[in-house]
Amino acid sequence: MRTNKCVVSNGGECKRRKESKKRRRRRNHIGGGWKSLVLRCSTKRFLFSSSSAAKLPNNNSYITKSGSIHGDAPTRGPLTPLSEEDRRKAASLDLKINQQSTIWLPYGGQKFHEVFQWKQGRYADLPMSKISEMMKSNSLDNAPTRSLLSVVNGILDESFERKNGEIPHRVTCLLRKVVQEIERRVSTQADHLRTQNNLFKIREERYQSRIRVLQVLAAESDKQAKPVTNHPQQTKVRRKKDLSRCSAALNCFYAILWQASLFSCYFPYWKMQLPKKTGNSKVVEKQKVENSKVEEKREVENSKVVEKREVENSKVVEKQKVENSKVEEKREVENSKVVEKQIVENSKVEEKQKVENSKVEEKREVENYKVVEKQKVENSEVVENQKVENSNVEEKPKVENSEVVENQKVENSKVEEKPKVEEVRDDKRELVKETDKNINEIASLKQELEMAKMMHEKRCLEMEKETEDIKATLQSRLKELESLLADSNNRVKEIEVTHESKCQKWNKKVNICHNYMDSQFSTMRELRFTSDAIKQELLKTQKSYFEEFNQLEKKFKSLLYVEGSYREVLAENRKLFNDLQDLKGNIRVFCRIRPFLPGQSGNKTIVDSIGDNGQLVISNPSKPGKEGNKTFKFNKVFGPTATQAEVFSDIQPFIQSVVDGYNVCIFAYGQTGAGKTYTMTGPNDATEEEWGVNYRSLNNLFKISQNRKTTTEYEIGVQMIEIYNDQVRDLLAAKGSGKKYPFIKRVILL
Ligand SMILES: Nc1ncnc2c1ncn2[C@@H]1O[C@H](COP(=O)(O)OP(=O)(O)OP(=O)(O)O)[C@@H](O)[C@H]1O
Repeated sequence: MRTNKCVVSNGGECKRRKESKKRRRRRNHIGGGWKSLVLRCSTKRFLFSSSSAAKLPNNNSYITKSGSIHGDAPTRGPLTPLSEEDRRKAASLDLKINQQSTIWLPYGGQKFHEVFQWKQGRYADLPMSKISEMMKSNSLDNAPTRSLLSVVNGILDESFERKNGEIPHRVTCLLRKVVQEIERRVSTQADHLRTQNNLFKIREERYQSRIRVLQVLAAESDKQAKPVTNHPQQTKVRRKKDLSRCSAALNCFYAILWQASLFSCYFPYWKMQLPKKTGNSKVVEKQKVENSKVEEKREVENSKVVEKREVENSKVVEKQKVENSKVEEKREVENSKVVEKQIVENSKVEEKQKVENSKVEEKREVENYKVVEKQKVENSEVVENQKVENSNVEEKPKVENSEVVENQKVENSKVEEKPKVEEVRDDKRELVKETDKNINEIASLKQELEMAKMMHEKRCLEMEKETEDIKATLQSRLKELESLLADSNNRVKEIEVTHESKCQKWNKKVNICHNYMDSQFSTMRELRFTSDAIKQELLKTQKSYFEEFNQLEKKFKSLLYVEGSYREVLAENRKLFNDLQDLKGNIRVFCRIRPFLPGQSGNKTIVDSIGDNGQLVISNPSKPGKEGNKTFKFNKVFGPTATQAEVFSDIQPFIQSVVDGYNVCIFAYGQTGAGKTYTMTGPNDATEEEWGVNYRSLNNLFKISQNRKTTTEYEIGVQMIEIYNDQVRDLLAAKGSGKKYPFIKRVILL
């Protein structure tokens, strides 16, 4: 019988292809496909494994989902139960499926991505099981696109290579399925690309707006960073203001960075959105739709968050501006107040100083006046004293009386003037004290003034230093911000460039895909035409197959009837045969004459004649008379030239009787070297022709039991015993007990 199993390998391809072509022709034109399958079923060729194959009862053929029957054995993967649909399909084809027999589907637990792995050999030579497995929706969903494209290319290359362009139907189906899957994937990819493009544009616009805001903020901060006054409070306020602006700018920048991070996060997410390989295409599409919804939702949320942030940022900026303007106004008011206060204080100090100075001057004048007065008084006293003394000297005698009078007068005047001088002296002392006090106060005031001046100068220097530091930090901040702005600008440009290049690439890819799809569609159309033609042919073949099947059913029924009658005849025959054996006699004795052995050729034989009726005449010339000639009667006598087959031909009927239930014993008897072993077993290293009775009997037993296998089951055993010197021994027994009779019954089943 012909084996239909295709082994995919490089060697012997042409031969196989020719064979497959022949097979196809036979199947298509003669309707021999079913015949050959039937033959395969009968010869136990096993099934082609298929995605859904039902095992037929009493043979090992399988029905696929499409209804065709295959005869190759499943080679790998666990089997899964057949669905109700498959059973119905099989039933519609009038094929009986045994409900109790196990029905399985192959490849239940195989990894799907392995199905589309790179293969060697041709697609036309692929078994149906492999193709149907590839056509499974799960396998197609899970297969990488590259594998699908390689499958399509492989099939098309093969079809081009073939001169007549003939492609098997199953390969056409596979191609159609694979192309449909590719088409679906390309369309989903195109949709994704479109949505991604739109998202890119939206994000880019947002990003641009953020940059504009950042630039405006940076410009404002630049303006604010201009030289400040030396006033400590003003610098403090300005510093605060600058810092708040910087923080606002930074906040805004962080917001943009956050946006940028969202943008950068978007790429992996987008990558994740590429079609996933899940179990079911519907589930995949559903998931895609859900993913796109989630993405859109996220987009909306993101845009909302961004807008909210924008609003918040703008609010913060405005608030900051308002606060800054308020602070500025406040600061100006405070400055004016401080200036006024200082002016007032200065004027006060000046007035105070003027008052003090005038006081000091007055005091000094008073003191001077007092000193001058004192000197005058002293001088007048001295002059008067001198005058008095002179007058006294001149007018001493004269005016001794008058002296007394005058002395009295002077004394009186002195007494009168004394309290006045004392008063002046007291005033003088007070004035001196006051001047001293004033001088001390002036000195302390001067010192305080100098100290205040010193402090003021020191403070001014410190403030200048602080302002310079703040200026430096602000400038560094500004530079940082500028560098960040430049970086962000560069990044934006880079992103723009990459985005453009990606867009171009995707557009190219989309164009390529469209072109490829167009070419595939044209080939698909051709393939559809051919597949339609093949379908028509298949329908014709199916019709003829049904007709043939009906005829075969009729023939089969008639054969069943014939078989029944044949069995009856056979039983009768057997009965007659065994009756004949009985009539021939239950015990039969055959005589076999051994030929001379090598080296005995010179000896003379005593066999005189061998009769056809089993008569053997022996003549011994050494014995006289009747003693010299003796006649023996046997059932049959085999001469020295008789072969082993001839001897067994007379024993064979007993073997058939054994199978029919009769007990038979065959044994050889004779003197040593007579040829018992030769007859029963055969010589050492015997060929099939030299086999003895034992071998031939067993062989015959097996053949008969095999022929009757369908009706009767036989159990064949063997026991070997030896009778030697009146002792029966079991030749198959091991050394020790049980070897001699009565031994334990030992039968070896064959
Ligand atoms: N029909 C025959 N044709 C050719 N050679 C034979 C034939 N019969 C016996 N011989 C040969 O004769 C020799 C003796 O035969 P065999 O051993 O069978 O005798 P035997 O009766 O079994 O002897 P024993 O009783 O001693 O075992 C063997 O060499 C065997 O090959």
